[in-house]
Amino acid sequence: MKRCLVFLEQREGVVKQASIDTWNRVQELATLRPDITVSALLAGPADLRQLEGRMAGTGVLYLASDARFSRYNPEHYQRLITDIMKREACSDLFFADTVLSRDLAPRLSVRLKASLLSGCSIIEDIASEASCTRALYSGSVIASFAPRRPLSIYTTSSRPTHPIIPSETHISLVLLEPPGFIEATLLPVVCGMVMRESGSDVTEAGIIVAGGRGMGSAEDFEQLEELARLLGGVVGASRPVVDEGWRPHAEQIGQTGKTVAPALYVACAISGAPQHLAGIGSSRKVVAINSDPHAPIFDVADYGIVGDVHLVLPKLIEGLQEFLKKR
Ligand SMILES: Cc1cc2nc3c(=O)[nH]c(=O)nc-3n(C[C@H](O)[C@H](O)[C@H](O)COP(=O)(O)OP(=O)(O)OC[C@H]3O[C@@H](n4cnc5c(N)ncnc54)[C@H](O)[C@@H]3O)c2cc1C
Repeated sequence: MKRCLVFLEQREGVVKQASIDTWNRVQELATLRPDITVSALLAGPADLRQLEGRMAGTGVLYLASDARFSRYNPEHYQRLITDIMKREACSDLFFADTVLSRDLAPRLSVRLKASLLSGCSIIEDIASEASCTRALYSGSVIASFAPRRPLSIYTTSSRPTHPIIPSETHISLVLLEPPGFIEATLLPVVCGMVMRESGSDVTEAGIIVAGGRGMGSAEDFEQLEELARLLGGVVGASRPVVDEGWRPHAEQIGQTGKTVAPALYVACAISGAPQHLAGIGSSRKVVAINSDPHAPIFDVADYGIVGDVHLVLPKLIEGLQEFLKKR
């Protein structure tokens, strides 16, 4: 029997979509292997109604609702997760690939003496060799990894491939007592957080409309904002756009920006340099608009429009507005 634990990350009580995607992906894999059970752990107070209809499958949700877990504290989170891993004899621990998990997962791998498979774009299987894949060298190499130790920790942007059927969901809730170790710790704790105005959260978005240097100016991004609004998505950017100061760094996608995994990625006037592609490899569908028919972005696009963004975007927006009016 293989027991998996998925860590559900929350901020201000809102559970990250990337964590829910991770749970749903692990559930999908578990349907292929009856010897796998899946549990989830949510640390901090959160309204569980937000999870209804979004989490698939069968399992146990452990809720550590103590308000002191509402903010990330590496020591507290490590001890909480370690306790549950031991109590439930879990062999595999899953995180969404986020800023928090990039800090927490390596710490846990040392504490638990576990294999760490970080930044997995796809999890193929959790009970075989070559269990996950990851893009290396800005996406020029796709490497397969397999854990070597009895305990494994994955950070992943892997998403489920099938829609959720809420009627097939059976998740029982276990409320955890406030742990004693919080009082006992002498380590520093986070007393407050200052949130900066930093643009949209591209890592959480299901639809991203991204613009590159070919957009021409900061003002030209208004069209992308409108397209993103109509599609229910957010705006992203390539690095030169951020370097020019047209968009905030939080929106930068790629090797030195964010790694995204939307259902739809619309790349407008982006050439498709390897450093940009490194961040969009997990997108389900890529649409590219570029005036250069030989732009490398077309090599990874599912749909391509060869043309000037300043002519194509207004037509796209107009068509979408008409379509939405008729619905
Ligand atoms: C270490 C390192 C890390 C990096 N990290 C990142 C990163 O995280 N993210 C990132 O994006 N880049 C990154 N880069 C930069 C990367 O190499 C590219 O320079 C960058 O991605 C190019 O951005 P772009 O496609 O917007 O611009 P360009 O390469 O200038 O491409 C502009 C595109 O727009 C098209 N175009 C121009 N005008 C129009 C128009 N009117 N209509 C339609 N199409 C038009 C052109 O045909 C062209 O394809 C990194 C580079 C290095 C060395």
